[in-house]
Amino acid sequence: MNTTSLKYQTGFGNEFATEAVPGALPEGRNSPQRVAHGLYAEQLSGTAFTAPRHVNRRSWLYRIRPAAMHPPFEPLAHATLHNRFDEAPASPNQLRWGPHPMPEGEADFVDGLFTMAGNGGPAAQNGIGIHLYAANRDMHHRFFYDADGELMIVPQAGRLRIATEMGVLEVEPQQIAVIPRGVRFAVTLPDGSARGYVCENFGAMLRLPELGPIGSNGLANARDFETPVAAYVDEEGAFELVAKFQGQLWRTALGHHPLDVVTWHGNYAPYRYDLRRFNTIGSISYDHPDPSIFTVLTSPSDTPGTANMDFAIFPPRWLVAEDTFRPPWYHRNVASEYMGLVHGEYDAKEAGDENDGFVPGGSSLHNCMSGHGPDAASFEKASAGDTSKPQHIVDTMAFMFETRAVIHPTRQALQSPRLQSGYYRCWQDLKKHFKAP
Ligand SMILES: O=C(O)Cc1cc(O)ccc1O
Ligand SMILES: [Fe+2]
Repeated sequence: MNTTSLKYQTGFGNEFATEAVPGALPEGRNSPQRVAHGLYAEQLSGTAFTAPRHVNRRSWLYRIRPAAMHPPFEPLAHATLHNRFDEAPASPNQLRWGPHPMPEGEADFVDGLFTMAGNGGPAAQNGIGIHLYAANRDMHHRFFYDADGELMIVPQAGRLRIATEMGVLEVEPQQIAVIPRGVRFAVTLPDGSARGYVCENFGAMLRLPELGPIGSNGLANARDFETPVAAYVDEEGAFELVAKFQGQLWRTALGHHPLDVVTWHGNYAPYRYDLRRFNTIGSISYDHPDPSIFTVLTSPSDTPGTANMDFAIFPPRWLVAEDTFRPPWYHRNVASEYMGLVHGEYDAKEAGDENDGFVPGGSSLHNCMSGHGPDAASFEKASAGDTSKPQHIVDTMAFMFETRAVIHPTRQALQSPRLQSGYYRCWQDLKKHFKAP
């Protein structure tokens, strides 16, 4: 597999077609009696066969051996990755954590997953799992797939090279990768170590939000999404395949390399997106719009307009609204908000330090109806600023996983030494400004 210069196809949910061997892709049919070069045809569906056409996703893979060829899976223990979101009562408290540490021993991408919070689950096919990863070892002869949900990977430090059945993609901090449910992959670390966030989406596949009156362009533009071209490995040897299935890990051994897809076509495939390409839209008159204006991707629920999960970002941008309190307003939200910081500082919170601040690699959780907003220092600064002048917010990339259901922190997240027990204090110095007339 030549991965020195990776090639991508552009577009979101396109009918892609790609061949690592020219002429290998069947023409005019999916399942000819004999596929060229002795390949096996295999369909991988990501939506129900009968899902409406505009949301129907599936791909056809032409591979050296079908995915069915493996001995039985056996349970594989994992100390910190799970989908048990009922371990501890979810509290109405505002929660914040310092950055996740790099592993103490050796850990690859799968070993280094640590579940922070979540809701719903794979059985119900709704909700999300929120995990952190920290890795310092390549996945060597080891592959992973998640039958429970698609994986949105948000790197915070270090690049990831993700070799998948459908080709190889590379992401760095400020980019994201999405690996569809079921797609097998291995992660290697070009920088030797890496850390970041993972949203495991049990619900409907992520899609671009509707644009409504914004029109036909803006926010994340479809052409900026990149899907790898076909790449395969034809190798026999000892390989391990790890599956995540109904919240548990399972392992099996393979005598062949599982990334053996020579050519594929279809609209169910991994992709990456550079968050710096986001076309940020905001107020050019007054007031701070709802953060839905920052939605990159959304997983809809069965209720129109009420997402299972929205992925929103807070990228560099100009603030120009006049006579306006420009940072996020104080609010209580029916939805629940898990935030992370990829880079820089977030404009509603003083940076502080890892014990008492919102810093890159850290997380915060403001659940349904829990009051939050700018800390006291940010409030005083923004209330005093000159709003006749534009303000350039630079060097920042925060994000939010916003869900309709309450986000339950796991026991290990609540017991973590990174939990900042004094977080609530950031609002305690808000002064009483009211003067009775
Ligand atoms: O809580 C937060 O910082 C996220 C957020 C940002 C914003 O601009 C408006 C609402 C909101 O929840
Ligand atoms: Fe919020």
